[in-house]
Amino acid sequence: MASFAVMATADIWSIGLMIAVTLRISGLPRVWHCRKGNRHLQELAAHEKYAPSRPSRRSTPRAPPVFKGDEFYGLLDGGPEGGRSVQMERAPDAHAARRRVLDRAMPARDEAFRTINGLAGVFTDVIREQEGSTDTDRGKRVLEVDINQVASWYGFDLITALAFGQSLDLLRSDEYRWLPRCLQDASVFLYWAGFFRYALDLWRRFLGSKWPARLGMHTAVEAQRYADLADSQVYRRLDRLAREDEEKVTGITDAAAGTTDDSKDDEVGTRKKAIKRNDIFGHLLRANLYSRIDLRADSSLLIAAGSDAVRFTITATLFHWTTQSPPTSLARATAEVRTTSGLTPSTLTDAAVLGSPLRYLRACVDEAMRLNPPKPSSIPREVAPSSGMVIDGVVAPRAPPWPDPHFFRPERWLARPLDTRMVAAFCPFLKGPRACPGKTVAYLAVQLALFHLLYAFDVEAADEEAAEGSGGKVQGGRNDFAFNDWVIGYAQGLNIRFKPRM
Ligand code: HEM
Repeated sequence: MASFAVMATADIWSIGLMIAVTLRISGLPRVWHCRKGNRHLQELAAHEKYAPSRPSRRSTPRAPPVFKGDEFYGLLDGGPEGGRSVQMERAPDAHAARRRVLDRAMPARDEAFRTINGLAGVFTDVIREQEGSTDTDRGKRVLEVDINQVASWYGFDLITALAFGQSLDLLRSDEYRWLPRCLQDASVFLYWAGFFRYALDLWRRFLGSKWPARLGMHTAVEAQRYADLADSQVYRRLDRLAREDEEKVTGITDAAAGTTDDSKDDEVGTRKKAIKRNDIFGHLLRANLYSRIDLRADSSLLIAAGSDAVRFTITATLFHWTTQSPPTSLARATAEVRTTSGLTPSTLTDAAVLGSPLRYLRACVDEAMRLNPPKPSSIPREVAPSSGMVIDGVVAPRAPPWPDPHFFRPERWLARPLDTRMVAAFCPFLKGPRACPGKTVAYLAVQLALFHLLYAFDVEAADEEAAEGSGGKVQGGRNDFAFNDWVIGYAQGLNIRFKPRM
């Protein structure tokens, strides 16, 4: 009897061991967490569990078996025909060659400013038009808005205006309002399926077939739908190309400018003119350097890269402003926007937005991105021993190079001299040759949206739930912005109260 018990225990133990080894080798737990969108939290937990006491490489989570810049992204960018976007070019030379073309196609700073400033005005108008209640104390209108939603419309409008010269106009019309959710679902598919490294080709063929619909695999169906949208944008742009060459202007819908009749309103007329700019695909198509399927892959990349990270950063900044207690950062940013900068929506310029007049606003945006990187999916990593570690000849300290790392403190970015280690450790846009080419556009987009919002409205958290509910968690004075990671961060609705000032 005793020997039976020993044998049974040994069997259970060895089965457990086999399961553990299989899970470790297959990487299935990682895929599971990717599907759930909490892989970043698992890594943080592993970091907190192992790093302080065990300075060993063995104690670190296994590095993901995927080089993200390669075929991984093909599941989203490549489409069924297997196009290659710029970020899929693995060879440094091939990547650098495409980056040179893309960097030249990016809008000049002042052009980007004019387009985005027009859309930031529409963003504010759309919030102003929401149905609201009346504040019984002060008699002001109160508009309670899911900022995630409106900011995502803004994000898609601005990237499609810049990339194709014609915004999809989600702010004004509901025709394409399915797109943010579609991209989110497609990103879920990319993120978990992409970690089956050896099945990527198979997945791609699967996406090119009717099987996702037959099997009812919603995220894969949405990945197909997103690829179709990215294709259609390139074809629409091509259709307009010849006409535009004759007219020497790029097209723009009236609705994207905020009206169908610009004679009504001079300000809107100016906006409309401002949105008529040269666009990224106009440039890429004229350069005629790549195959259509590669251009379609770049279309998919640009729409995804340029929209949701902007939405996420606007939302994260508003979350920290409205949940900080007391809301000193919001008060200081509001004062800068309305008075100390000396700026108004009509005197704004690109230099002012990106320069010292709005330095506190910029510090808030950087602080929100430091705490909540919009593209958090980490590259392979190791946890440093307590003494730090040397990477490529540079000493990386184990402790974060700033005090109170978990707290929202925009002031840390204004201290002079600025701690160079802090600047070095801050890289929401990545660093090096694969760093984000849209960084300037991104800062313009986020800061302009926030400027217009603070100028037009008094802003506050909608209710306790904004802090404690799906939007995030407040713990001991420390505000955690809760989000899922599916390549880009996705937070669930965050309601903000806007009270129009005029
Ligand atoms: C707050 C906003 C943004 C953040 C935080 C951000 C961050 C990043 C990061 C971290 C990467 C590298 C991703 C990786 O290799 O896995 C990246 C790549 C990229 N981003 Fe952004 N981005 C933002 C906005 C934009 C905008 C507005 C555009 C377009 C106008 C854009 C275009 C791109 C492109 C094309 C790449 C691929 C570059 C390459 O592989 O060479 N991004 N971005």
